[in-house]
Amino acid sequence: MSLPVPDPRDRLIVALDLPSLRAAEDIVSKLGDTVSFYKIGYELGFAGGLGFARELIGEGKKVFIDFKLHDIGNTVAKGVASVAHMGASFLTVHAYPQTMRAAMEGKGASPLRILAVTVLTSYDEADLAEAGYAQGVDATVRRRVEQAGEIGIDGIVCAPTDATMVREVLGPRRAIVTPGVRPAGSAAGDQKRIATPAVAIRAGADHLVVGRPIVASPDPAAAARAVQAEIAAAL
Ligand SMILES: O=c1ccn([C@@H]2O[C@H](COP(=O)(O)O)[C@@H](O)[C@H]2O)c(=O)[nH]1
Repeated sequence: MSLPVPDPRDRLIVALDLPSLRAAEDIVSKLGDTVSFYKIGYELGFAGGLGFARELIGEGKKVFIDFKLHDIGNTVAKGVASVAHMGASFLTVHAYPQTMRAAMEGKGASPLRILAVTVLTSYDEADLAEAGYAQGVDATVRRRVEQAGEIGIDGIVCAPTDATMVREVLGPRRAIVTPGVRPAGSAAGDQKRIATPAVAIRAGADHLVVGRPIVASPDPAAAARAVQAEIAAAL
């Protein structure tokens, strides 16, 4: 059985990495019906963004809570249960076996999908070595995806440059979500393992997370439509 094909508009997830509710409301209003799926991470989340997430869900938008949970199992399971009650669609945890098991237990029968973050897209080989990992990026991602698959995780967050390998290891039934997406000509910023929207989709990504190239654009709706058009052409 394969993963249900996402609605084309749901393939683009806009990262609301913004400092205030006012800034987030402004971008969401500029994006209007163009964007159906938003990601809320540390910056907005710690500036009142969880209430805003509930509002977005109430207005029919999908919400991805990107807090990359990692703690003792009991704390992870109870935190995940709270996010499940909010009605969020996706939640990230780090891809450590104990954490992934606790998250899958905590979501219970809710439709919340737990995504395991493999190796952050801002990390290259040197960053991983500096953090004390003996294996390189490819081997670490592969091992984490194998373990996530054994645990029955709902999906994986990985770099678009890892997506082909992740799809091979994970099979067709679980979601692949890729940040580190950069339309041609846009600044990489702190991202190190990046690809264009077309490359990410052709590599097997189901959803692309795009933040700064859209929210820092002078015309966020036009930037979002351009990414959506590139996704549609690559499918
Ligand atoms: O490996 C990861 C996991 C999460 N992210 C998040 O995605 C967005 C990317 O934003 P850009 O502005 O498009 O770079 C951001 O919220 C990260 O926290 C990631 O980049 N890499």
